[in-house]
Amino acid sequence: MAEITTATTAGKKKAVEVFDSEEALAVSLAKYTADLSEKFCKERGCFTVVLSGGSLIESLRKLLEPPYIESIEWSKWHILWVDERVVPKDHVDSNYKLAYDGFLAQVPILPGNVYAINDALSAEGAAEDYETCLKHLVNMKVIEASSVSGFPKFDLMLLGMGPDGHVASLFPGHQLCNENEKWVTCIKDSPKPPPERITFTFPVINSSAYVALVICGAAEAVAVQRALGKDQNSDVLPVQMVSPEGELKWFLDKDAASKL
Ligand SMILES: O=C(O)[C@H](O)[C@@H](O)[C@H](O)[C@H](O)COP(=O)(O)O
Repeated sequence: MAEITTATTAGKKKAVEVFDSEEALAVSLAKYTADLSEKFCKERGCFTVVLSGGSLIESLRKLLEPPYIESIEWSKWHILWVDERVVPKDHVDSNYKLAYDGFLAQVPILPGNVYAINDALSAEGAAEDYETCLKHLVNMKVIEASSVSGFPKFDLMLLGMGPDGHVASLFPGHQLCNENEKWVTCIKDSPKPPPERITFTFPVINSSAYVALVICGAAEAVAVQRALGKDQNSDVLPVQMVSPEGELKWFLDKDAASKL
């Protein structure tokens, strides 16, 4: 049985759900994603989904099975990445390759609706190019624009978190955590290899309609405790800066929640 707590702080909804196993988490994450797909496909005629790298992709596997594989309107999905490593698309470190091999190749999402970074460019060039791509999609109304912030408002952002509390490629103590103008930026000294990446900035992450933070494993337990427990540490972790305009839901397995 999953344990659920919900809270509304400053008009913002936050839910935390703890699952007995990663398997149970994956079942719930599939239903959550499928329900949002139905809602947004009905309301907007499309569904913008932002992926991370890491273990998240594996946790999406239940979407590849019945009933979702048949019921989801895959042709209305648009896939983007919250962060990407500046490597060729067929490189073992590529988040595109990870998502393609583990998920995208098995669903009928239109190839033209999958927005990978341009891997022929430098980190700066790729970040600028991806921001231009987002601007085009906002103009086409594929991505909504937030009436509150003016930043792009994605329907669903699926985030992982590293043991140090990083999300996307926004690492603890890094100046990029404070970027508040750019939509997409680059990092050349990522503490997690590979060093060169592009990443969405916090204003974009926090303009989202729905954000799921998907976290499994004991290695993440301390950062989860810092973010959700009674920790008084004054250094704010990147994961604590996730505070979307819409709803935030934490999906934790019991190992990740073991210090709560
Ligand atoms: O490209 C990346 O490195 C990711 O997008 C990153 O933000 C990831 O989501 C976390 O590091 C969690 O990774 P794990 O789920 O593998 O712990």
